Amino acid sequence: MLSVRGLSKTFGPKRVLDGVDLDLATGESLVVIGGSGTGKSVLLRCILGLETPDAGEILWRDRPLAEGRAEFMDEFGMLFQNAALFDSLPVWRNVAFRLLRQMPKARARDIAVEKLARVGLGPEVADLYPAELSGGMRKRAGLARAIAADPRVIFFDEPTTGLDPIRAATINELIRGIVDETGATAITITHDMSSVRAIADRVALLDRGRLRWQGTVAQMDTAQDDYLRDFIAGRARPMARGPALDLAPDPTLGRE
Ligand SMILES: Nc1ncnc2c1ncn2[C@@H]1O[C@H](COP(=O)(O)OP(=O)(O)OP(=O)(O)O)[C@@H](O)[C@H]1O
Repeated sequence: MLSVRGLSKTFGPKRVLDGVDLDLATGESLVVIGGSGTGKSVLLRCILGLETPDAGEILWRDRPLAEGRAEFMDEFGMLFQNAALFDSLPVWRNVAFRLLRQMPKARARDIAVEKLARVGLGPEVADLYPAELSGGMRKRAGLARAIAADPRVIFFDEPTTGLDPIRAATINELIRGIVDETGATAITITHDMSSVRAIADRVALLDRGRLRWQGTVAQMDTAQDDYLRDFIAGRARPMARGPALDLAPDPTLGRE
């Protein structure tokens, strides 16, 4: 359904994506993992058309995505990192944002309330403003917005960032439930291994702009790849260079 072929992207002297190939079947849930700065967001932005790749192509239903972008945009939903709700709009208008262009207000509101219920938020939340919600509720509202127009492909950008482990588990379960129920194709980018285990049919590890490893969660647990094993276990990599107290280590350090 969605294929990425030889995708490369450079910013100045920095090659961020270096020939990435990915294939997603209809209804499949792919989780892309990788350390900070390995190109996960740039990959997502290229698929969404927010960055122009230097080389390679993205195919949507076997056609170049660039040719069918309008159709693609009608069929995609996205949960943004930090939910990205409009502060000046009540929750229901955030959820119904796209629907309001397609149908009467009362119908759009009904669908928004229905989608809020699907993510565990009662009708009383519909008229609140985002500032009145907790972080977990904002995430849920963002999820309701992502599924409001019944998308066929959904992107989840760091869905559990900023949530405690219990709320993160709830969001992961909601995502998996929604993907199963709707049969939507899903791409999630995350560092959170609990999301990987809850959401993924298949896992892809990006490393320095390349797809280093991909497989199922079961294959991931027995894979021999050193970097993948350290990533799963949350083990520090030896620092090959750089300051001893670098709190944001260069992801390229310490790898063969
Ligand atoms: N518009 C841009 N201009 C210049 N450099 C950029 C731009 N966007 C991304 N980069 C660089 O590309 C690299 C990859 O960034 P990206 O945001 O994709 O990383 P990531 O894997 O999503 O990291 P994180 O997990 O921390 O969000 C980084 O070094 C970043 O500084």
